[in-house]
Amino acid sequence: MNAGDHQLGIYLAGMLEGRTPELTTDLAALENAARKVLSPEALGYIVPSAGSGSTARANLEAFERRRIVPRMLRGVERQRDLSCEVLGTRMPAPVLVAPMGVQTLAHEEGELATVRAAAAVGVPYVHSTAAAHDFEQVAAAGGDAPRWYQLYYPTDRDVCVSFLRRARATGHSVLVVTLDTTLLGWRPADLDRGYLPFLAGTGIANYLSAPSFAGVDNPVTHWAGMFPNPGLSWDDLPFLRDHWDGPIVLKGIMSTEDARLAAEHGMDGIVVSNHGGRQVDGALAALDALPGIAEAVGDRLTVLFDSGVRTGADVVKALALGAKAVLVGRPVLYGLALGGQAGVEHVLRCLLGELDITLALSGYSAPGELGPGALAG
Ligand SMILES: Cc1cc2nc3c(=O)[nH]c(=O)nc-3n(C[C@H](O)[C@H](O)[C@H](O)COP(=O)(O)O)c2cc1C
Ligand SMILES: O=C(O)C(=O)c1ccccc1
Repeated sequence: MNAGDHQLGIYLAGMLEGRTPELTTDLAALENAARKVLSPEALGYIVPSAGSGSTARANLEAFERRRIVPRMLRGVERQRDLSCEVLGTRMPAPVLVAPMGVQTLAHEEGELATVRAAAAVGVPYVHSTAAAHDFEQVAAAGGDAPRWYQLYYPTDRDVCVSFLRRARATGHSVLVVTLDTTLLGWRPADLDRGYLPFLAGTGIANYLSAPSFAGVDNPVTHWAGMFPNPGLSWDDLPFLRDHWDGPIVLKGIMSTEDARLAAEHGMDGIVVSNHGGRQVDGALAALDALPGIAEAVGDRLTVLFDSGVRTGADVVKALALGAKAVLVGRPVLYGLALGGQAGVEHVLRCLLGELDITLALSGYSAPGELGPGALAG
């Protein structure tokens, strides 16, 4: 997308044409609209968080608490360029689609609709190990647009290597290793309903075509033997280096100590994230962890961020606190539920448009100009 595409007027005219009223441009309000169309199981899996939801609320509250200080008369460019390069990937703005599994819960086309929408806007798509469509299907739908791959490090090393090989062969350029979900968090909405998508066979598409799954009687039981991996340690990272020749990013870093360890282990990047509050209820807000981590390691590796990004202003705040780019999670699934591919495109275009306008009105021509001084306090 060119910056000119989201110049007010021109941009809004394009966006409003044919748009269903549920697809509001108030991105923070999308959740309520999506709640009305999601099935009870999908709603229970996607929207709530771990435990009492206190970390998920803290994520949003941390964004609410930080305030932008708009600056005037700074000669902001009329045609702004938000594009950037992150770990060798060009993107129209510092925004990626977060890895999310089981997207067919939100819409029958699931990941295929999302990757097509991401490709249409040019926003990188991160393919989840727990996707309902496999590497090959997602790559065929996404074409040449940028894609990264998110690994759930399985207990079975042959399966791990087969994932890395297929990810490379299907054009994924960066490996994102998720560390905070070696077990699923305590999620009352799912527990009370007795529902998990995997037990119904959804979200194991990548596994089904892996070698050790050939001929097994019960793939779900086989999956259950290799997904939980709480024994994972820093010593397991060199194995990934041996089998992946591109950048490696660790997702789920929440402490400066772990951020330093990531740098010492030669990682290329981290995602400061608490998994949208879906794992450790009671964990600190991801945005509150960000500035200390960026300060400690920002010059040694690429610091990315997710958890609680809902609006363009939120993107500004995360960038100001040291993130090079942000990943957006649930809002993408809300767009998917409300309008399939068009719904996801809507969400991404709105997010980029609102980011652009918020930046400009705050006195900045490009995301790289932001720093802690852009925020109050
Ligand atoms: C339904 C759903 C499925 C998810 N699946 C994965 C996954 O497979 N791998 C992963 O690393 N993170 C997964 N996540 C976490 C996201 O990547 C991201 O960290 C989180 O959604 C960010 O918070 P937000 O939803 O507040 O934007 C999932 C999140 C949701 C809502
Ligand atoms: O639900 C999640 O947050 C998640 O990360 C996940 C884990 C395993 C399979 C699918 C999604």
